[in-house]
Amino acid sequence: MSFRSLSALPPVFSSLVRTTSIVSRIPPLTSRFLHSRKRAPVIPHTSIQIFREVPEFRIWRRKQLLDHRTIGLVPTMGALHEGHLSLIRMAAAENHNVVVSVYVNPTQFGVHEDLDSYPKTWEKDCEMLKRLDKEIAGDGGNLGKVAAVFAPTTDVMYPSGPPSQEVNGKGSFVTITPAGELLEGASRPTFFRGVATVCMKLFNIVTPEKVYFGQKDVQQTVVIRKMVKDFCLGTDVVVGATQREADGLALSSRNVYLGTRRRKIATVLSKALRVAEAAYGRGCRSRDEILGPANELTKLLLREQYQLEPHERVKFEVDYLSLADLDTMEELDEVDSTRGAILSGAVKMLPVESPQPGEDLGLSDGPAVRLIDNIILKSKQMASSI
Ligand SMILES: Nc1ncnc2c1ncn2[C@@H]1O[C@H](COP(=O)(O)OP(=O)(O)OP(=O)(O)O)[C@@H](O)[C@H]1O
Ligand SMILES: CC(C)(CO)[C@@H](O)C(=O)[O-]
Ligand code: BAL
Repeated sequence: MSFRSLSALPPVFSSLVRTTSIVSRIPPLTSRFLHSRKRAPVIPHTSIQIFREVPEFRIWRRKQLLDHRTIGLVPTMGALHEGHLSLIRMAAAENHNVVVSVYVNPTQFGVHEDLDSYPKTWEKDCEMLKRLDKEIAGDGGNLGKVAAVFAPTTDVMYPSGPPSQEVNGKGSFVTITPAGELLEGASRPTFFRGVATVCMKLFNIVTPEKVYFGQKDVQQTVVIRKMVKDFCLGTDVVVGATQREADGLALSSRNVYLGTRRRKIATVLSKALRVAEAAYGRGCRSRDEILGPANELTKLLLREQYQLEPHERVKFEVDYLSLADLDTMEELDEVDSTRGAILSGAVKMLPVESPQPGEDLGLSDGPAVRLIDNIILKSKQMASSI
């Protein structure tokens, strides 16, 4: 694709293309890349192209624009599971081309967090994308397909050099406050700075019409919506429902750290959120009435664990249970039922005591695992529109 083909378009059409806001967001291509004809590698036996560099991706992106093909971006850190696939399905239903980014972003990991051990399952991810693309093609209801994976290196994403993970680190960062300082941001002070920064980069590179995020990371969706609004980014943020295991545990790439013993108790958070939701359903509106039963349940479940022998039990710490505003994530004393609210929580599952010979401790010998989850308390209008 070259500028020649753009100028070869009929005048009305080409001026239409030129005035589209996305065109102005795609930087001009240099002649080196205009003349490059090399096609990106693909996931074997698929047409899903793999891009690792920005210029090659932009050539492909420009062609999609000129062909009037819309792009839906699903940002991920890989280690794909059904939660990711559900977002990709949504994106394929609403866009011609889905781009899945796979990048474990260092700046959202605190210095003592699990950047080095974060699960990396590239081959399996490619296999899952291949199967999903077949499924999408076989389902007549879809507009699009999985067209590309953008899997850059850190040199590509942070061209000025390795980024700082320190709280006071210098660098080109996007910060969204106060939303990014509360709850998850209070426990992980560099987390939302890293997320907003990498998402700003991904949005600038991919220039998607729509971006897809999971409800499981609800505060992330609040931060990203705010970033899109406040930086006047021309993309729509779509949020997909949380996918769960049969017992209610929210799917998460980090669940592989749990191992068998902790996995059984890991439902503590989803159970606590459900009892709080039930209180709201019974007409409770105050913070104490809604969060009280959830706090009681976590205490009861922990007491049960302490009655077991060290080699059987699981210890956990509740970081927070929150009742917060839908747009700002600020804590509420009372839910306005014409608005609804976000119930959310975080629980740290501690490494098991007295591991037994041959016990499945989980990936990397089962470090502490932070679980997060949430439920939206629906407003009367939301409830009646379902
Ligand atoms: N259970 C889920 N249901 C729906 N979306 C999900 C689920 N889990 C993750 N996502 C979404 O997938 C996207 C990519 O998330 P990510 O790659 O970090 O996976 P993750 O499972 O959240 O990993 P982690 O365990 O590191 O939090 C995010 O928008 C996230 O909200
Ligand atoms: C959005 C994201 C891919 C940014 O690295 C990450 O925070 C995630 O996977 O939720
Ligand atoms: N899904 C959120 C990514 C993280 O916890 O780093």
